[in-house]
Amino acid sequence: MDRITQGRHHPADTVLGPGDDAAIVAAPSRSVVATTDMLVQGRHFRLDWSSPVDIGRKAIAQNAADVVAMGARCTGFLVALGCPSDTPISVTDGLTDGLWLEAERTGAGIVGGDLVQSESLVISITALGDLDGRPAVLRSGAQPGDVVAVAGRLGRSAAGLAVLLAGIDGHDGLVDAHRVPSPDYSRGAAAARAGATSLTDVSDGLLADLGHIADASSVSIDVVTELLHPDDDMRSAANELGVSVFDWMLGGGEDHAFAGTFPASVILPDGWVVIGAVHDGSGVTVDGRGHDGSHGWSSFSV
Ligand SMILES: Nc1ncnc2c1ncn2[C@@H]1O[C@H](COP(=O)(O)OP(=O)(O)O)[C@@H](O)[C@H]1O
Ligand SMILES: Cc1ncc(C[n+]2csc(CCOP(=O)(O)OP(=O)(O)O)c2C)c(N)n1
Ligand SMILES: [Mg+2]
Ligand SMILES: [Mg+2]
Ligand SMILES: [Mg+2]
Repeated sequence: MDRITQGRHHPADTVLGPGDDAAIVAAPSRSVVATTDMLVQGRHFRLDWSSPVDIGRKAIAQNAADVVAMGARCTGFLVALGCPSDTPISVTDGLTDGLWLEAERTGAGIVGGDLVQSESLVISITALGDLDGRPAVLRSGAQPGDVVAVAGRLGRSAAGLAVLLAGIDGHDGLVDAHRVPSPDYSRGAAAARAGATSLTDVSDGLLADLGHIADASSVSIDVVTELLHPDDDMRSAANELGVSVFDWMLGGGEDHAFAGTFPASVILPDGWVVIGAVHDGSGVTVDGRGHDGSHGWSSFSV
């Protein structure tokens, strides 16, 4: 346990870190943003595909993105770890380093957790955040006439996963994007300050996650494929595997890019790019039509 808790620098929101019965985390806004997400070996990661550092980073990124998708910043993380009894120390050390590395990118610390013996590796994180006095940006605020915009790259994680599953060589950048998402954690608060009407992170797939906004806001959302710009390395991997690059961009999860809606009059903050529009109606369309391909990952379908 000492290996997990000792020798780390605790940022300002950590009023009391690990060691007592519970931690104390600052809540300057007097309301706390809270979310939890779990990574399960075999389901969310494989140790032959990802290093322990990668897995630790991904676990934090996935949770931090949900805090940021409320327009908040992260203030602390709680980490519950299940490990087989024969897990090498190098694996738990790597996980801990990865967790801390990504936590530091968010500006928050790991304030506590739990460690149990289990049959496979399971990492469950609870992330806390603060809105710094602003209202949260919910999924329910999109208005007909708004633009739809994203911050971050789409489809690269799904492309990397497809490369790993197919066992083909090369495409290291895509495989890296699958191993460790790289959300820019400043984008959510910037969107909130600019007047975003709704916000989410892309965890399951762009169309699925925009679908949550469309449902919650009682609007329809149209994505314009001409406004999505696939990278050359995604195009070449798609050609090699005989699939459409847009399947990854529209239905691929785990990039943890941010997607949101803004009034058409707003000058978008840095990093945000228009990809579509909000209309009256319901559901999500692509270039004005229903999309036959996958809209995103579904937790219980495979
Ligand atoms: N077991 C659960 N108990 C209570 N709420 C849950 C549970 N699982 C998911 N939720 C809630 O459902 C919503 C959607 O969850 P999820 O699809 O996991 O979101 P995300 O993709 O942003 O992580 C969240 O508000 C989450 O808190
Ligand atoms: C070994 C392996 N197989 C498949 C995937 C693909 N995958 C697993 S979970 C997921 C999407 C998000 O998962 P979920 O548990 O729904 O997370 P949340 O939406 O709660 O963030 C995807 C695309 C993977 N990452 N690793
Ligand atoms: Mg979740
Ligand atoms: Mg989310
Ligand atoms: Mg999900």
